Amino acid sequence: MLQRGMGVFRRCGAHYPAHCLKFGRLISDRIAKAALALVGWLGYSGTAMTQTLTLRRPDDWHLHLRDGAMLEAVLPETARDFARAIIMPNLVPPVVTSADATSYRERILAALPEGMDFTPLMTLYLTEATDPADVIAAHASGLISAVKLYPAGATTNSASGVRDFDKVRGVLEAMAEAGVPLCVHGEVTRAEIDIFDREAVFIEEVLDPIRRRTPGLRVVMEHITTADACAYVKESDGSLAATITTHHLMINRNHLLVGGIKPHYYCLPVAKRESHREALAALATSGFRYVFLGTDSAPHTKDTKECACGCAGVFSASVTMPCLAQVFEEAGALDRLEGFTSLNGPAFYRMPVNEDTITLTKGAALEIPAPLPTGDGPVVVFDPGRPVHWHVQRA
Ligand SMILES: NC(=O)N[C@@H](CC(=O)O)C(=O)O
Ligand SMILES: [Zn+2]
Ligand SMILES: [Zn+2]
Repeated sequence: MLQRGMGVFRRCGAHYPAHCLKFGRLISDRIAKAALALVGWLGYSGTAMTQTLTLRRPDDWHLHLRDGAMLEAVLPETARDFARAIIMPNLVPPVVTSADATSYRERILAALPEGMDFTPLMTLYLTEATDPADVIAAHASGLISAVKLYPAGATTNSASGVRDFDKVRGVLEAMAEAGVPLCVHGEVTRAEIDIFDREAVFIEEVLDPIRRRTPGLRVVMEHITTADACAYVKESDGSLAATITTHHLMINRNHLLVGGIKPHYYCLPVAKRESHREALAALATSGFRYVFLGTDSAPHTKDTKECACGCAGVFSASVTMPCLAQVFEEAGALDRLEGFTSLNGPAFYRMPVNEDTITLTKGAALEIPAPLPTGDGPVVVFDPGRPVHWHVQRA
């Protein structure tokens, strides 16, 4: 077992190949160590070469679990790999008060299959009528971990969101003082703003002014999709972070639109051009500590995606860890995957890291699971459309 950074890289066999050890003795200690670290990536199991990667168990800092039959079906897909997740409050009706969050949390825990270990981190949906005292008390008691800001009309189930940002000023000031993180769906909704520009315009017109006006407010820019957002978060003084989804690291708008429209790649914010995807991948794999995984895994039934006015949302929970290992491997940054999935998020949310681990194994191409059956209808699982060679090792 070799340690590298906080990650643990394991090989399968009991011994390193003899020629590598001999080589190691011939050169300086430091080079020998580096050589062995490299060998650690490649273990031998019989004649078949396998590569394994053990990480602290990851968390998902942006997840939609829905409710009822859908919740029951999708929850195990996340709980299998992830220890905790920030649970989005955009139910119909939304999770607005601490009483709503308490009962939603109970429904999630009741839906968790026995033997699965998973902690839902609850959020409140910010409205123009949100009571600051309720938010602060809910955070102080540990019931909620963040408050979610949806500009009204920006995305799925956002009709109760904020229209007039001045009306939430008092809540944001109270949150800044108490250190309650604000998760933001960062898109303007004005009809004249092109959908591909909505995130960049939001940063300039809404987010930056709010942050300047509310010093100390801790903000997570959710599911960023542009080089503009990458550049903005890179300036973080510690009060700003960003999440990136699995799918935005793997697809661009050509994947969505060229050769026929692919409804299962449609989400909001919509995927942008390739140069933006490259900026996201560069940031995610860079080791930058204010960026972490938020899958935005958002289940919609197949029929509500494959229709004349399809819903926005990509369901990626079942395949996220293999997909991310593929992306990080291609970037030569497997040693930074753990920071992105398991360390940076807890650091920003001021929570302990998970003590248990998961192991990923490299092998044959991953078979994308068949649509997940739910009581509401099947949900299609994200398929990046290219081979993913990683698998989560199941006990
Ligand atoms: N991302 C999406 O396209 N959809 C999300 C809402 C959201 O996170 O914006 C959903 O709830 O379906
Ligand atoms: Zn969103
Ligand atoms: Zn979302």
